[in-house]
Amino acid sequence: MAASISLTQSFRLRDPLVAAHPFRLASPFRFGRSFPLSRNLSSRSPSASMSVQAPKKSPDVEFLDRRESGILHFVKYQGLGNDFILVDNRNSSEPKVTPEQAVKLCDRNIGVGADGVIFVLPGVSDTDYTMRIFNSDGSEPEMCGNGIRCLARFITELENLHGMQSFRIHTGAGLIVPEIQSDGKVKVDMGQPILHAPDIPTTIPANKDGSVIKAELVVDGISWNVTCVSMGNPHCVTFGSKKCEALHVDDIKLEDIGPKFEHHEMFPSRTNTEFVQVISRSHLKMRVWERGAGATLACGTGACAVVVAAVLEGHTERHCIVELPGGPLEIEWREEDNHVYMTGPAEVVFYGYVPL
Ligand SMILES: N[C@H](CCC[C@H](N)C(=O)O)C(=O)O
Repeated sequence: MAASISLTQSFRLRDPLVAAHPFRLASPFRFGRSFPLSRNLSSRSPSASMSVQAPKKSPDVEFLDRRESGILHFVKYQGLGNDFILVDNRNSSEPKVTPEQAVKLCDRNIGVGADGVIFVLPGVSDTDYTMRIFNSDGSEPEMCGNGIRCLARFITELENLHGMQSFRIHTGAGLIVPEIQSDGKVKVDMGQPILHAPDIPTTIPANKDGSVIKAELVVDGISWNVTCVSMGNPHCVTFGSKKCEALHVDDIKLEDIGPKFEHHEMFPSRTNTEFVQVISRSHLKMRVWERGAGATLACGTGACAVVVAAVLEGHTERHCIVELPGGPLEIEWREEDNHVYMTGPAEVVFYGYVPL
């Protein structure tokens, strides 16, 4: 005879426990509560009796107040698929989230899911704001190109600003100035590239002027040609190996080769690595394995480093379109001021709150 249990108690759909912890699975069964059970049991084994107790009543605190303490409000943004959790941290110079919490928040199964967490903090000296970022592995990089475009758009929301705006942002890479364009894209003065090997940093043997341009780097037994550039954060750019001078980036197995570059002994602070294919003298195609984040759909500082490396190796002019899996970035390494300019989108994905 089939065992059947029917419960006579209807359940609240919105359980405060679930609302405060949206990642906790909603279960219709509130164990710990006693219910009259009408059951028509014939079981092939002694029937299991289900005893449920009433849930502990939470203290008489306003539901919203209970929710607010320990809850992080955020806005999810993305720039060409490089996605970030943005946090309004204007009221404190200490990030609201620890690196360990950032790892959980960035997890795409048990968290919000992102390549990093970005904070808008108060400015210092003559800057409007400060940007700090934790990668999805919890490490803190100096700078993030796609991230600062998202940060600029986030600031316009926070401050209810409209139309063209520019901000002076203090970052680990120094002063960075993003400018909201009339079409909504963001143009960023990314500052000057750093080519001096010890400042990248890399221990790859350098040229007389201290730069590392089309130098040999052996990774996993293969001899690669690499050019190293810092945009505040380290980048190792390769257009090919001794065996294959011209890469077809769609053939690169990033998960295999990426970590071997990232953790190579010649990069004391690890490195971001860009694999580049030259399409024309103004069009590059790129794949990236990011330090502390792995394969991403786009890397803004990486695209800047790639154009600098391409000019230094003689592949392109100074103004290029860099094609990434997430879409194109416009990059110019301007001769007049030696600054690199990056232009691209930044979009809101959703608004949310999450228990910390
Ligand atoms: N993972 C990078 C930081 C983020 C860079 C990238 N997302 C960008 O858009 O520049 C690093 O550790 O240097």
